[in-house]
Amino acid sequence: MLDTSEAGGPAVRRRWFALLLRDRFATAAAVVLILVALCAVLGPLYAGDLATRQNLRAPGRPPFGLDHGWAFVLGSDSLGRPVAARLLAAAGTTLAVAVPAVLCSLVIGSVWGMWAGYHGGWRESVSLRVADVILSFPSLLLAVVVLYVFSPSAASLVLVLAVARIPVYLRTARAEAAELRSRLFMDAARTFGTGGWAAIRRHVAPSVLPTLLTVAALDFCFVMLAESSLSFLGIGIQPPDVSWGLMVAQGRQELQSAWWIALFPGLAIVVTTVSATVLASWARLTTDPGQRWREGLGRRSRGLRSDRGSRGDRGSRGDRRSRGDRGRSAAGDAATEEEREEERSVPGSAAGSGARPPGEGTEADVLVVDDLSVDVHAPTGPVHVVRRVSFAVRSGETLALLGESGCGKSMTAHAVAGLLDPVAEVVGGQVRLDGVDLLGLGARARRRLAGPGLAMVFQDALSALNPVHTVGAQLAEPFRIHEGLSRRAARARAVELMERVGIPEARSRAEAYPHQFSGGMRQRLLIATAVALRPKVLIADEPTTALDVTVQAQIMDLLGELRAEQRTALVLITHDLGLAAEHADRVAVMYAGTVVETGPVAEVFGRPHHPYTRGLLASVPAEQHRGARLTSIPGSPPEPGSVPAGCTFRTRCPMARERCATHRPALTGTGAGRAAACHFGKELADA
Ligand SMILES: Nc1ncnc2c1ncn2[C@@H]1O[C@H](COP(=O)(O)OP(=O)(O)OP(=O)(O)O)[C@@H](O)[C@H]1O
Repeated sequence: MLDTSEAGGPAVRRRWFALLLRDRFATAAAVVLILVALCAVLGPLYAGDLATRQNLRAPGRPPFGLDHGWAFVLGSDSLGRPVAARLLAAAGTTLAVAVPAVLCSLVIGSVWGMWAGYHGGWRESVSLRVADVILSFPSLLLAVVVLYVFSPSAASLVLVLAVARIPVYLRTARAEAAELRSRLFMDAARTFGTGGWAAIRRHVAPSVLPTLLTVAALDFCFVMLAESSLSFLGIGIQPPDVSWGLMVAQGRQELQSAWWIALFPGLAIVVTTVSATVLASWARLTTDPGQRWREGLGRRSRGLRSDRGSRGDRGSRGDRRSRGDRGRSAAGDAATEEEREEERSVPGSAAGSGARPPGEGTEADVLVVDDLSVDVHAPTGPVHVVRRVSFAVRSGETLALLGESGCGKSMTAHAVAGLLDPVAEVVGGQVRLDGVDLLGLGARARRRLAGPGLAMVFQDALSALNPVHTVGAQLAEPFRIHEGLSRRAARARAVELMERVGIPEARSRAEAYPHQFSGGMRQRLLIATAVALRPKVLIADEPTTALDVTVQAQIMDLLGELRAEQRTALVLITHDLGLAAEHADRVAVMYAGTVVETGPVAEVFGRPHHPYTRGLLASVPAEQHRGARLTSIPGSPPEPGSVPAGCTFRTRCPMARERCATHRPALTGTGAGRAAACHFGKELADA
């Protein structure tokens, strides 16, 4: 599939043509298919009634004799009709059945399958059952029944064959779309409001269609053979019309005495099918973004390649990975020292650029999470992974959600952003964005709010960017969806955005693919997509974990600058206390799915009111620990399914008493703007 950015225009067609000429097999296949198409159109005119004229005085004339004119060069059949003339006449009939049948089943099956796979749930189940029902009938038997009921004609043949093949495309498209549904770049697109058909068209179709094209090429052969069987049974193409399949079927009976009658139409079917398959494989390989980089297809890739040629071929590294692998591999894998150097010199990213606002805004809270609870539906029953979590954040403020791995930070963020897995469900609480309860909104209203309302930056930027689209096309998507800009105008905004987040040579690099960027650059691109619509709230889920310290600082500074510029409320999810200390205004410390302490970062870190926060701080290497042994919290957080009764932290707590085993402490105020969920919170506050 051509990327939308490059579709159309004589220049693109010329590039495709040049690429085709480079591949000998693909060129030969294209020539064969063009010849077949010409035969199909001109053959019947040229052959005239030669194809049907019987000559019973000269039946079964052998091939390769030129004494009786060109029409008999491939011999004649048992009724004396010239095989060459019949082949030409049959090309039109064969393609008139096979091409529409394959196209109809391809279009209907693919669209249906992508829709079912993308949405999942009942749509997927019902679609699969329908496909099962169609597949459970042997397709030829189904065709025989239908064609006996309706009068046999080319049109009814097309209809029957198309219906019989729809499930093949439906199942293939569904499987691929269902796999894509869970990919991070789909979540990323949902966060700025891409949903329904737009998501299918932009994100699912480009990945799924190359596979479907290959299936279609193979199906071409099946359809031609099915047509021949039906014609042989007398319910397909009706004499005096003739198709290649019908010629094979008729010649089969005389294979011993007159082999040429079946052989030449058989060869025509094989050569046409093989050519279609070769061309489909070529198209598939050529449209793979990694392959396109190597081949130099794309407006700017040639320029990019020459710019970067001296640095070693990063493009070929991308080629070695499959499309899926590129989507899943770790974000930081591509950064070379040179790229990092490039990032260090990015304008506006110097450490300590002073962009962080004081976080003491007078505005009301823009995001309020109130008593939010999330369950995961396990085979053994619901498991509470987030329990009654509450926090709020104001415009221009940064709130850090802290805690060990598995304590529910990401689950909370996904619930807030409406990106929970199907196995998880919000079972209580509210999420209010500017007073609007997000959880009560329908899918359409929620999509309208996504992007300008609440956006998200993910940890793994490579997975969160779609590997089959150029970054320019991806950055343009929010503008096209929410502001209805034309492709050109949206592209211009995308380039501006890339410049804003410090991507050098933004105009040319907008035509590159995600795998052609370093980890730090990809994270910048992801941030650019998230802030494109100036969201009121930005959730950054461990945005720097996979990056080295220098790039980490640049990314945090960039987030700080954008937050200050756009007055965005930032929810920073991290387990890095240093990062929170440096960049957050307030913190909410989570343990076993619930908030155990919250307050201004300096106060909480200076004098924690919960033993868990204390334990976390004591386990971080710091100046005051020099020469002393670092302490760590004994044990590990409980699994969500086996949280102890009473205080969830008591099994690891040095202060645990009897009461902790029986009473679960609520989050209660322990000072100005502070709260802790500990029976001894006040004690710790006053100590
Ligand atoms: N799709 C899922 N199915 C079942 N359980 C899940 C799923 N996703 C998360 N969990 C469970 O929910 C709990 C909270 O997970 P979550 O990812 O929110 O933790 P986290 O604090 O963000 O951890 P990390 O810092 O490692 O990302 C964990 O116990 C995890 O095993």
